[in-house]
Amino acid sequence: MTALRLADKETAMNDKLKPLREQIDAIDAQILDLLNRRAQVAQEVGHVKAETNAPVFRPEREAQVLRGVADRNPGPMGNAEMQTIFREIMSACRSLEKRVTVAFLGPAGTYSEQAVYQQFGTAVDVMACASIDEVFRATEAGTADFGVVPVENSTEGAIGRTLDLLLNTPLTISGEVAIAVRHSLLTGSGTMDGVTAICAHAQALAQCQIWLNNNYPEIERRAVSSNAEAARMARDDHSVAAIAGERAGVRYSLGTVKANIQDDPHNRTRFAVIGTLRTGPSGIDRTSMALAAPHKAGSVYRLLGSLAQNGVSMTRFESRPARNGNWEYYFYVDVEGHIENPAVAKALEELQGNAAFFKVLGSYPVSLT
Ligand SMILES: O=C(O)C(=O)C[C@]1(C(=O)O)C=C[C@@H](O)C=C1
Repeated sequence: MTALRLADKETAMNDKLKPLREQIDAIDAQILDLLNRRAQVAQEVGHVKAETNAPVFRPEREAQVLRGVADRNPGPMGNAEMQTIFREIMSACRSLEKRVTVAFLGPAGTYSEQAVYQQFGTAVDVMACASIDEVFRATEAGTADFGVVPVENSTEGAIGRTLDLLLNTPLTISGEVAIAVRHSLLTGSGTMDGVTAICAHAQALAQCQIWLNNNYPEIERRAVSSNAEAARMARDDHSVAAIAGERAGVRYSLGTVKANIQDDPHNRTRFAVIGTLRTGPSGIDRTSMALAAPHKAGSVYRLLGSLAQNGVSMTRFESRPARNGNWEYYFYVDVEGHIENPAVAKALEELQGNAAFFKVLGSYPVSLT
């Protein structure tokens, strides 16, 4: 009797589902058709660009498309989900024009890899490099079209090696991408049974310090070369737990003991996309520069005065020792606006006149996230 009633209920449900699924099938057919029409137009764009050898990847255009999607989105689908879908659509269309190769700080499964996909979508060829230096080298040599390198973390501060290398590279910053850093405690079994060491990159251990002190104060913490390496170790050795992103957990088939264990819930890392491409204005842009002040009283004040006088807002100011033993510093400054914006151009020209060293690192669209 009960079984019968259940079967009746299922039939009734299927009767209701059938027309709805037919609607979905019809919409999918339209989406399929529209996507291929879009792809054909992108192919035409590719041919036009090929005539003049113009760059295929246009971060300013992609940023405008994605911002437009969020602006026009009536819902119920959320803006972030809609942007993820459109990023993939553009990635697939772009790969019909030309597939780009992107170098990043490996191994696979790191936040750097996540940043690559967040910026370029998944229709790209990725090249995992062993160090930040190697990402620069591969991009400078043209082995990769672009490189993605970490610039700063919201809790741990600047990534010094990236700042040092930006100073001398012929490459520019063509784009930026910010990602939320969410650390999970991962093991082969999904439990802490038999675990004698918690492994992660030193920065991740630092970012989860309070949580670890509160929950596993007695377990040894061991710094390793990357979180992805820790995840690989946890897969091969069940006495090891790893702190890494969920992406690494999936890659190495690990179970989650606890997700989101970072002490700062707003922990974010900003990455720079480096390449030879000078990105055009997108409407909401940032310009990064490196400079040194002459050894004179008030020189930093004068330098920054050029920004204020031209109404240009500074969003970041970072100093780094020049490493010549003279207590001299390089300053890394980010301002709102593109270098083609007249106020920004004027401010930078004045600034350059007052600086002992000056280099524009790049103008690029502000990260969507
Ligand atoms: O508008 C272009 O230049 C295109 O190549 C098209 C397109 C897109 O699919 O919308 C693809 C790649 C570019 O990075 C930007 C946008």
